[in-house]
Amino acid sequence: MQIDKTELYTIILDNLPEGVNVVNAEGYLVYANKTSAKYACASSPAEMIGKHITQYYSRAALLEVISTQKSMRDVKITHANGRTFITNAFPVYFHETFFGGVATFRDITEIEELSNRLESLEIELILSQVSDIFDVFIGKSYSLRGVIDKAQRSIAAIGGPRHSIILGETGTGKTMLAKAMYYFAKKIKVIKPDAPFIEVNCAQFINSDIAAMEVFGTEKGAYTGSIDKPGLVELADKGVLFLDEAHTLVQHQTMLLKLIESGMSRRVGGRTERELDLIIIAASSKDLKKEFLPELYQRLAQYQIDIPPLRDRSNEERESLLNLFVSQYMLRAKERNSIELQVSFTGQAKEIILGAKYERNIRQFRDVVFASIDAAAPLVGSLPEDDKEVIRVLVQAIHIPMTMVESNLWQQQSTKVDRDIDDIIDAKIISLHKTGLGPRKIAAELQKQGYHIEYYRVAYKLTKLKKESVSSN
Ligand SMILES: Nc1ncnc2c1ncn2[C@@H]1O[C@H](COP(=O)(O)OP(=O)(O)OP(=O)(O)O)[C@@H](O)[C@H]1O
Repeated sequence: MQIDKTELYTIILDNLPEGVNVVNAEGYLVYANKTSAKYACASSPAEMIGKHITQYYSRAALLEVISTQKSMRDVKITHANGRTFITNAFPVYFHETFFGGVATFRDITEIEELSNRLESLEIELILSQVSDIFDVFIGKSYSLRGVIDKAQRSIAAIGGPRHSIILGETGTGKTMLAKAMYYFAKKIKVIKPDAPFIEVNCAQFINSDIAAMEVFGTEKGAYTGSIDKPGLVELADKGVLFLDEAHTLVQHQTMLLKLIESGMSRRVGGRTERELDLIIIAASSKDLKKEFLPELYQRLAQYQIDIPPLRDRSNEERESLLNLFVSQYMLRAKERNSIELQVSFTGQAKEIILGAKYERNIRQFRDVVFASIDAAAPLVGSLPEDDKEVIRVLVQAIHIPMTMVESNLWQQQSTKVDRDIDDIIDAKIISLHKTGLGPRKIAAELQKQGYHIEYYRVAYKLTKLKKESVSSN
């Protein structure tokens, strides 16, 4: 049988559990497999070909790859649609000429969800063990002073506890704060010791009708096959309802408003109303003033608590966070493997970790600290079993996973010479373009001057430079 190799490769690539994308040097898709189309909610790979990668993957690693021509390994990226992928991306050379990039990626949104749940349980464990609940917050007396003051006031108000909004970027500590408010409410006896804390990630529901049924419950006969089912609001009665990613509630804000205004709730399809007494804490990474109905926002805004991102916190606070996560790591090593670790950092490693940008804030900072110690520490099986010695671990710059600290660090790492040459080429491209030359002619002209740069890289640079000049105007 004659085998058509192209067809065979297409079948193989389409059946991979990972998504695969290939782009040219300008970021336009020249190939996408079926998994990628499924992840991107495209009707088929064919629909995607010829379109710019950002149309489907807002923060594609390939953009970085075609700009730096460097590989990226195991980068965690969350796109605008909220899905998170682990991505590997590499530059592609065709007949020794830079062509573009290829990326393979796997959807880890559900795994992330699970690990967030675990993290949530860990926070609970810590909070349930301390006597002064807010002491566990690094920054309690500095960047979070106002935050903690407002959180306490909302719970301890003389007229009774208030509902509130917590706003902040991902990983800034919204869940931790909501849980602390719940433990605080128990401590000052605003709620009973066995009061519930019900956490709902409003973004997890496939559509808003399902969200409404889960949050407000259903009554038998509401629709074919419906049953009597209490909503999460009922389960949170006499306790705290934590609505995470509350901006995704969209269509059911009136039901929430009614509950907040009158303390009454009605199940979907129900006729009777139930009186509920609960504290609602709505959290979001979006500005709820723009997302919520004005009446709903007004009701909650009296206690709007804004948590600052990590980049707005001082170096001292970052250092305290670093110490906290190092002690957590050492404690785990002791509890799990009975290993006594002593972790320290070289000056350079510390400088890089403290100075990097963390889009996912404290969570990412913690992950980077843990991964760096992982890379510097010996593996469990490599130590003699009866070793009772303290193991000293020195974290150096080489142990820091550069792909986890986002692109800013690679840029810092690229040599000054590289950057100077890039600047010279950019300037030359602009001046040649001003004389009316297109990408091919510019590339030929640069070749004559001793700078080898492919025409599609010139085209990409021109688009990038144009974009930069538009955004700076
Ligand atoms: N001030 C702080 N001090 C110590 N640890 C903190 C602080 N703020 C956050 N953390 C830790 O950072 C991690 C992320 O916090 P948390 O889950 O509360 O963030 P979040 O804003 O709810 O994130 P998301 O929006 O993604 O749900 C947790 O492990 C938490 O314990």
